[in-house]
Amino acid sequence: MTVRTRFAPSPTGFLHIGGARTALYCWLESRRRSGQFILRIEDTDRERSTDAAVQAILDAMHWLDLDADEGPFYQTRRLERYRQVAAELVAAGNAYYAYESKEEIEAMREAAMAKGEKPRYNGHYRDRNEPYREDPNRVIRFRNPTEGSVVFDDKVKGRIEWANSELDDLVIFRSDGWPTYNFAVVVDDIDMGITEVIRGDDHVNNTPRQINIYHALGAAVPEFAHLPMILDKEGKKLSKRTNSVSVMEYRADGFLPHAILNYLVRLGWSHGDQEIFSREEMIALFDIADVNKAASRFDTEKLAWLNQHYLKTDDPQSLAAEFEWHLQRAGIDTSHGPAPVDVIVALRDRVHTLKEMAERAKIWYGPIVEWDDKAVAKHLGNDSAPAVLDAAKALLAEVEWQPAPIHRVIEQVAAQLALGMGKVAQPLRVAMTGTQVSPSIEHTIYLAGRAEALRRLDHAKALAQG
Ligand SMILES: Nc1ncnc2c1ncn2[C@@H]1O[C@H](COP(=O)(O)OP(=O)(O)OP(=O)(O)O)[C@@H](O)[C@H]1O
Repeated sequence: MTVRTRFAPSPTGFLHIGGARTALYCWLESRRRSGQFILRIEDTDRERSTDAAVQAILDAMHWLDLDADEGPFYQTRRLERYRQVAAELVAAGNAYYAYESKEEIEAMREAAMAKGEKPRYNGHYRDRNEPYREDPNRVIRFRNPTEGSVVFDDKVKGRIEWANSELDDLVIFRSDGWPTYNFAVVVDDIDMGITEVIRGDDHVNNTPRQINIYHALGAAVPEFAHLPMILDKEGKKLSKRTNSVSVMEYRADGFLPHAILNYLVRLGWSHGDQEIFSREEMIALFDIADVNKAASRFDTEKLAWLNQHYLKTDDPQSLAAEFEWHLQRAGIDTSHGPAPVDVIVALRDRVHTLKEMAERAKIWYGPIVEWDDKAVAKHLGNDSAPAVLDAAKALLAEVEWQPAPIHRVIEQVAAQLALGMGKVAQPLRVAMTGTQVSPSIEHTIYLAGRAEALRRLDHAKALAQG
């Protein structure tokens, strides 16, 4: 049987790290087993769902490259189907119309609480076989079995058993004409042929109710895997409503999508003590059955470490498109100046994020706007600086414009003037950047381009004599 998993976010906000890990695990499980991955947007909460949130989720999934084989499907477009299945359940005696007002439901809740019991529906309409009628209070309730229990083997949590006596008759269609979460999910998972339901364990209490609906519909029950939650530093569940940031904010902060995926795969799963996983390795090695039972805490330091690892080791060309996105965001016009890939080569050992890289790249795409006065005084205001600038200019005017030959020019200048490398590199660095910190001097010069490098040397000479 082909394995089919689904990720089913509700578009009530952005995709956060917790949701993204669930999406990744669903995706990995389907990929490893040569199955299919389906994306479903659970947008029946009409008050909280927005088109902007749908778009934010799609953008994040696309950026993370968690490609779906089918979907996105939208629950709001399936209303007719839910109505039809609910009608079938009513016709078969597995669901019924109930007409209590809000006040009556509230009174039921209060009465139960007063007796120290769990608030639950008292079953008033369960056996009345009330026909359909126009009524603002009309709901459809599922006729949950009262005897026995629901048992399932969760792939992460192990065996779970719930007594049916604990479950009341849940509303499957609300008075506003929309299906409830637990009902729509089951109809969708059946219609979409989902074989593995992988979701956060915030849903585990829903599963026994859902299994009873599968049985009532005569459908095969899928496998379940409920993933422990990702918590924030204080130990609270990451949630888009309170304490999380969107995956796309990590993008804006300069993180790479595969660094995030690598971080997420390890947050709750391991393979020996391996930390670095390529996409292919993740697919080959991941198994939902090996996911930890305990919740995990989100830790940005480790994410930053992974990000830097990938910045340092990836083919720079493969990072260029993402880096250009950051250059644009930083307001940098790349129509003049170095090829972004060359900037990556020069800076990748020195930064943790692409955002930082874009900030530091500014000096090669426009004039130097800030001069570090102390650096100017120290490195351009000394006796040897004018000669260094002159000698460098003469040789740089002719040299093949590549970092290695430029490096040889600097050595030559040092030899000619009998100066140490520092005495040569520092004035050149200040000339090129206005500061005394920059990547290797040959890259710093190379990235300026010959014409601009020579212009900057002239300008520095004027400052040196100034
Ligand atoms: N902190 C979390 N850790 C792990 N998984 C999570 C976390 N939060 C949500 N999920 C899972 O991500 C999937 C999508 O979640 P969904 O879009 O319904 O919103 P949500 O993030 O749970 O909502 P909210 O943030 O409003 O609590 C679900 O399977 C859910 O269980």
